[in-house]
Amino acid sequence: MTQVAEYKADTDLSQYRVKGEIPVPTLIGWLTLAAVPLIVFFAYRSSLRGDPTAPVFLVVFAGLLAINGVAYLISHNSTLQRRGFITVITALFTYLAIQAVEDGSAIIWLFAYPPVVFYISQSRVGVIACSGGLVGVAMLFSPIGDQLFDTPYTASFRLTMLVVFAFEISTCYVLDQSRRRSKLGLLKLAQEFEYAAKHDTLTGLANRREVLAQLENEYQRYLRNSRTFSVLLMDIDLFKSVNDKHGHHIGDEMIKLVASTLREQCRKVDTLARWGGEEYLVLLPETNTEEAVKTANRIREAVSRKSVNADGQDVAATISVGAATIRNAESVDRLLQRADEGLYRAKTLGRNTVCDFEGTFTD
Ligand SMILES: Nc1nc2c(ncn2[C@@H]2O[C@H](COP(=O)(O)OP(=O)(O)OP(=O)(O)O)[C@@H](O)[C@H]2O)c(=O)[nH]1
Repeated sequence: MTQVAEYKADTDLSQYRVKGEIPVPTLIGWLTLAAVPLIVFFAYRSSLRGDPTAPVFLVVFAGLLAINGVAYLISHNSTLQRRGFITVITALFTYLAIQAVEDGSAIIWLFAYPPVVFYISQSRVGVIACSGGLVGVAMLFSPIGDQLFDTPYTASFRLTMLVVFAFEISTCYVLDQSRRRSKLGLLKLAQEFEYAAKHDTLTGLANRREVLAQLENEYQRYLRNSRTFSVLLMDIDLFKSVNDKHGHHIGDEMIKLVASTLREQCRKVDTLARWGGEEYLVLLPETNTEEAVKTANRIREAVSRKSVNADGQDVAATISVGAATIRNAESVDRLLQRADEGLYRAKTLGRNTVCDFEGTFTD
């Protein structure tokens, strides 16, 4: 029976892709490719100015980013790639701010931090990293920062930088939340479409297309490993008269009743499907004829013990079942044909019966 994955608001959405979205590892790859030569360029500029330490630090940062990129290409570990990238750029931006690289103008690169961090990590990580960045900049601009570091930032620059940085972080947070909510909505919609494409609306059982796909999978396994499987084709007896006497609403209730009985009586590995109007197909993997007939009779008996209430009157339900087990090199079509012949036989033998196309198996 198909399980539907649940997307929750706090799920790490980066593991699910929506068409058109840039995958996080790809984005980090491109950012790394752009950042490495840029950092080397600024290292070169610093060396021209005779700065003794900045070129070394910048080349080390470029090297770490490159190593992180190569490590991902080898390991394909995207979590490690993301964490490595965030760690290196956080250290790099901290260095640019406190060392006032490029006469202090390099601190402007901090504005690249919030959109990147919010995009590539979970919302919570984005909030923590960006708030940390804001507090860090505030500390740097405070009298404590002035005691620790020799920076050229003017008072008005400090004020503007702090306000604009806080504004940018808030904007990135709001846009990121909106992006995550839309993505969640799209994923849920895709999930609903997928469910609707594979299930019958009235009963929630698999539909004909889905069970045919499962049958094909099971058939391929049979061809590869000789894993026997069986099918049960079932039909509610004299269903037309239920509709005629009690109305379609009661007929629908009976269709649902048989579906819920199938759920009660079958294993999780079985595929339960609504094959047509009041017909069902059950696919039983790794099941021989004897076990299939046993299951069919168990279902048949369980259904016969149930009834639908129509204006105070109990309307009993019975089903007829045709059973067939895959054999030799027969096709899926032939298997279904044999199950159908069994069902026809069960109907002609008086209904509420299990048959294959050769014999009757009522207990
Ligand atoms: N209520 C309801 N009726 C349906 C649905 N799908 C098909 N039917 C009805 O199911 C009936 C099937 O009747 P028949 O094929 O003649 O078979 P039967 O009366 O069950 O007779 P036997 O199969 O010979 O026992 C038809 O009257 C269809 O209109 C449905 O979704 N809901």
